[in-house]
Amino acid sequence: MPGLNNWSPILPETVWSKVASALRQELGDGPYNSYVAPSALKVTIDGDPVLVTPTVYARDWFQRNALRRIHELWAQFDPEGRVLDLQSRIDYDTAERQRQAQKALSETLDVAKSAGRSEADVPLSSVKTNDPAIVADTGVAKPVELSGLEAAQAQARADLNRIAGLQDRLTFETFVAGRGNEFAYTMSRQVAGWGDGHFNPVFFHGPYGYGKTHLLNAIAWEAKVRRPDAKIVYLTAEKFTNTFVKAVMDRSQSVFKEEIRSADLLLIDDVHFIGGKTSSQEELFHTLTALIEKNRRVVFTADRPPTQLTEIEARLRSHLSSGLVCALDVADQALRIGIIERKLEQLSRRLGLSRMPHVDVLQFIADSVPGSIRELEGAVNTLAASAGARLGSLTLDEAMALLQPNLKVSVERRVTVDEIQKLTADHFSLKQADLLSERRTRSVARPRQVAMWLCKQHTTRSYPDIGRRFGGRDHTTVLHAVKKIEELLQSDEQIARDVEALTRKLRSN
Ligand SMILES: Nc1ncnc2c1ncn2[C@@H]1O[C@H](COP(=O)(O)OP(=O)(O)OP(=O)(O)O)[C@@H](O)[C@H]1O
Repeated sequence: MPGLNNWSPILPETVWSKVASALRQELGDGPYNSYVAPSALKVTIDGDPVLVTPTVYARDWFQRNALRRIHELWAQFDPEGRVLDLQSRIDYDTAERQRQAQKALSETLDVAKSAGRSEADVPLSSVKTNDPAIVADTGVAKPVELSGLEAAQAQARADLNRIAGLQDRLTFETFVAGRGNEFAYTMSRQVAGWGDGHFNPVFFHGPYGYGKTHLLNAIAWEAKVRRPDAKIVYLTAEKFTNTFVKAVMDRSQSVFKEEIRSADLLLIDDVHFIGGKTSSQEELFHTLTALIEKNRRVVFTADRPPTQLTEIEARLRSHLSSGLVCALDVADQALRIGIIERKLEQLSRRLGLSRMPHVDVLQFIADSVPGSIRELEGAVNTLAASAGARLGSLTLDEAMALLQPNLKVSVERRVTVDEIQKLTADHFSLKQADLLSERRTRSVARPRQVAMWLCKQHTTRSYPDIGRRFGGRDHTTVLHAVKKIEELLQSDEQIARDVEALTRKLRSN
């Protein structure tokens, strides 16, 4: 009989892989590829297993179609008797960040306690600056009543907000990470956690409206919660320049220098603004070298990488690039939908609604609102303001009608992939399931290619997205299909007639 020493727990991941392969058998490849494969098993910081779905829609699908069976299989394969939770990625990320923040704060409070201070003595903030608009200084201990994480966070936020003009809502909890900003997000968390200062300064760059200011604010909030006694300075490059120029005129440069150079963490937003301003650049250069020498953390944002900031003097440019340069890219479709989902969840909660708008509405906003996340947020706010309590039950047509006047491009009736598949299958006397199946005979493969081509023409879906909706196929298959049909349209009269007939039906629907 094995002794206790030989006992090793079965990992939740191992249990999940057994559950997943049983599900594949039971559900078949279509639902498995659409819902099970894109979901992931995660283990929370507290050790609890959670099945995380990429979207709220997928979570709802599990709840309706497979959750009971998953729980049965899980109980069968997990001798540890753990309970599997189900969450959408957004919910999971938010909850996990809160758990991590809570843990970090309790560690901070433990350190304070073991140093002989009570929770109520942990200093949160006090100001000693000549320009309170720019500096958050926590040098002098100011006892506050602290009744746990929320009180500490609220107090820290109130202090920083009053002093430094940070925005309350721009935190890690409200930031949605995904392709395009994942690395910037991870680095921001690392800076905010006062982790290894190997990369210093950190320089984030990217197009307007894709979350640079949001990340900088989030770093300030979290860094403050984790080290309440640290001096955090947050300012825009414009503020830096204006305050510096004013200090020169008032002959108070020494105060300005002292305030900025005594920061533990300096965050400067939109540093490109300093281009062409020689004396401010000189001052920033000396500030940066002084802080780096003392191993203080510095973070910048700009609309371009340092090498392209040609209006900034070469010496400063080179120092800006000397740590870590990290790009924020435009958001892909999945991230846009994630952000819309998060925003709608917040608004629905605020409006006291019990349900979210249908996934088609989310998809429509993501597809039809051009521009950055700022524009996307504007559209979601407009929709919520116009729909009010009806927000959760809006149909696609109602959402279109409400948003249409604000969209730059007029919104045509939206054709869906599902609709194209049904029409095409019908036209070729097939079933929709045939188009999603593995069958490769010409009589099925050609109509499938036609349907893929129609999707590319009449929807805004990407190649990978279309592939996923055709039984989880790869984007190269869709690419090939689109090329093939384009060739055949020139050479095969029958295909040309089929495509024309289908296009007419789609338009008249
Ligand atoms: N990943 C994200 N998750 C949630 N909200 C986001 C995300 N990215 C951007 N936003 C929101 O979009 C809006 C614009 O973002 P932000 O101001 O941070 O952009 P920026 O890159 O600093 O642009 P600019 O250079 O114009 O100031 C903000 O309201 C922000 O909260």
